[in-house]
Amino acid sequence: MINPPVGPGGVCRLLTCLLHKLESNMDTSEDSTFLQDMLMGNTLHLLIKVYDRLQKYRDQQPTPLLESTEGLLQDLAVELCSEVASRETSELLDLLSRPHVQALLSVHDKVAQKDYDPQLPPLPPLHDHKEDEEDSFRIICMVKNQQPLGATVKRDVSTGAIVVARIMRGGAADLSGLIHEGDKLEEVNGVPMEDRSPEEIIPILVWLSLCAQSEGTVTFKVIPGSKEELATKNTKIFMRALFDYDPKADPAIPCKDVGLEFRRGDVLQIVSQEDDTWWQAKHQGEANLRAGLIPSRQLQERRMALQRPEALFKLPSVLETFTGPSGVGVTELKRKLLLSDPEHFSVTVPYTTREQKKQEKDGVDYHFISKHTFEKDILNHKFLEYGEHNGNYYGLNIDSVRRALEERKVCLLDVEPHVIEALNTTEFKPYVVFVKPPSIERLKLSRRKAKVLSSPNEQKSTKTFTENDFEDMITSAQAMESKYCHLFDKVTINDDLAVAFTELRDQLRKIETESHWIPHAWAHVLESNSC
Ligand SMILES: Nc1ncnc2c1ncn2[C@@H]1O[C@H](COP(=O)(O)OP(=O)(O)OP(=O)(O)O)[C@@H](O)[C@H]1O
Repeated sequence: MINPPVGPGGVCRLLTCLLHKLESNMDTSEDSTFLQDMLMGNTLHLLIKVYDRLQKYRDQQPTPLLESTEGLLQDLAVELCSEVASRETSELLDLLSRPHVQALLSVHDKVAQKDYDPQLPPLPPLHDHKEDEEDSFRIICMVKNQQPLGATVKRDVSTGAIVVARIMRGGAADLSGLIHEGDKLEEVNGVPMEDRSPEEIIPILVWLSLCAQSEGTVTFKVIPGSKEELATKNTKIFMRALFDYDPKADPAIPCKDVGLEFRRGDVLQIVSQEDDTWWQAKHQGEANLRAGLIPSRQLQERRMALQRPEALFKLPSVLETFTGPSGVGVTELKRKLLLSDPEHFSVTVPYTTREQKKQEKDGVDYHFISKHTFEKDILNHKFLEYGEHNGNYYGLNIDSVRRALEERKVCLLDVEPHVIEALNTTEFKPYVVFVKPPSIERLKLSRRKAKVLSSPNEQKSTKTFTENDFEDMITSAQAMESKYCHLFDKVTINDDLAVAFTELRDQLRKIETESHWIPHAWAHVLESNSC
């Protein structure tokens, strides 16, 4: 038996004491972790703090000067509006209308009126139903708490009834445990749902989700559905978004208010894949328990497939001659990184069949190999990239990537996007940075003095960038991004060189020191390597 500690902070101490006493009776460490998480959670402790504070004032019995601030606010607003408009009055009016101030005043009123418990309306009369039918329906009264209800409804085509189509995980309806998918909605706040025409369903849907955002209660009369209730699984599937999604701009989503907005690169926890078309997800690490609707993988793939002809139509020549935004500054950024820490970074040594010059060292400037060996390696798919210049081959051999990695340094590789696919394996686990040009105006400014090769065949002659070069660079970057963006871990805009370099260096440091998201398949290899 635990005697409840009294005085300020009593509940907190009671919880710690409880946890301590229960620990000895716990069978598994899982139980212990669960209790620990629950009792030591931030939300619970904040609530307890509020409770303690309220207890303190209850003991002191202070009398509120005002029980309701509503009237005071209205009088003040009228008075301020009648004043000659000044910066201060409009600022004060703006402050008073802000949601946080409104919420604070609402809490003041609740405390002043000691209005802590929700007032539930009386249950509706049951006169429409016969005795033996009484068990077949359920009256559910929910107190609204500024949260959307977290449910979508649809019209059953065969019966015409309005049924609950989907319950959002962690939403008000889900947490109540009282409303389930498949339940037939007979009435909402006394308004019968029966015999509604399809045109009337949409406003009901909107009303259902909106009404739960105001305060008060909402009463549902439901006939439990025959569909078996699926156990709410707290699945731990994480996915990184490869596209931006705005539910408000999606005409197909069943209810825009329950959609989850996300940006490319966000990590989402998928909490339900039960529906083929609409999954439920949350942003990773988000404290909010409520999930939102996102298009399922199948739906998104179907959408992408439908979009593809349009993309091909827009960029036909670019897709054929895909070479990358030449001149964007990849070599320059790579050079700066290497110089910043040569002990930490390394680059690969290219292979060639040309003659070795006097001052050159084999394995340092190039790997000099015979034409026969080079061609044999081409056939053995050893070259990630290769080309011919003045009758000699030059190329990036996969063995030179392996050698660079054996040095236990971070290998900086500059490749065409299609090569990333070949490198995207558990062996190499690349971190892919896409260097993107800024706007044409910024290019004109920042590259005023920059020099590029006049043509790939004239190694020595250089020229300044032309407007056409900038346009090609931007078009090419757009084509690369639309085709390969799913392979990029980071997109760096190379506007100011020093800024781009610092951003990149900091990001590379971060991925080496902090944990970050990697494809599922790589995780297995890392786990088995660390066993
Ligand atoms: N942010 C920048 N501001 C000004 N000049 C830049 C910037 N980034 C790169 N440059 C200059 O632009 C020129 C081209 O850069 P760089 O050779 O690095 O491009 P690249 O992407 O490697 O091109 P390629 O793939 O054709 O070799 C160089 O003269 C470089 O110094």
